[in-house]
Amino acid sequence: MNSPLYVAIDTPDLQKAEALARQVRNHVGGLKLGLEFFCANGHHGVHQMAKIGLPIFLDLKLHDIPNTVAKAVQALHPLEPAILTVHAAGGRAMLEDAKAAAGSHTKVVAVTVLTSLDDGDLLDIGVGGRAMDQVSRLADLAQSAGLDGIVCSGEEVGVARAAWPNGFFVVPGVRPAGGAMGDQKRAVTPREALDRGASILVVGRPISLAADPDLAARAIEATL
Ligand SMILES: O=c1ccn([C@@H]2O[C@H](COP(=O)(O)O)[C@@H](O)[C@H]2O)c(=O)[nH]1
Repeated sequence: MNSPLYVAIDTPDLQKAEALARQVRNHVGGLKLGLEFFCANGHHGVHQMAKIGLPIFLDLKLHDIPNTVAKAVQALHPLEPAILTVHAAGGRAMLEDAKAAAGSHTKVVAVTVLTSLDDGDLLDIGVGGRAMDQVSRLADLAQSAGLDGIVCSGEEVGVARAAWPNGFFVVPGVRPAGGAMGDQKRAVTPREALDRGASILVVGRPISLAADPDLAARAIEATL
């Protein structure tokens, strides 16, 4: 069975990215490439990482008017990502157009509430209520817009999974017990996230900053 553990390769340095991916390749199920990698290395970088042989999760969190997002998704076709993110806050038309523009091999998932935000941060941007309520609202929107799933924290994934049994749930910001939170505010352990209904887990710094990234990935995998 493929591992649900995806490693976040958060570096603009292609050689470092390749080295990290090769170190952990036997203990992760996929490679998540985000904005800092893509802005620095573009399509060439993604093609290079794809040669390692693991599914590519392109975490670009697209968020713009529907026409612009649809054109951006089309421009990504040659990369054939297994998973691509857009922001649910872009609205129904943007979500529908993003899904329609994606190739059939690509799961389009909507970021609901970033795991670096808590209820107070949401209030600052004009969203009253709890992160849980906002995730549920945006998960409903993503489902009805025809997306494949959502990105949310491990705190909400159980409720979201119950409302969308066939959805694909990406849970980032997970931390091994006692692990440093960094900028993450809504984190659970990898095991808890899976038990609550995560489809895949995204782990970055607990692996990439470890003295031995492969050992760190193996230790997390052993808890799953
Ligand atoms: O809500 C979100 C959406 C995406 N991410 C991304 O996941 C990784 C997490 O990295 P860590 O080092 O394990 O904190 C990172 O690439 C984020 O861009 C997220 O954290 N939260």
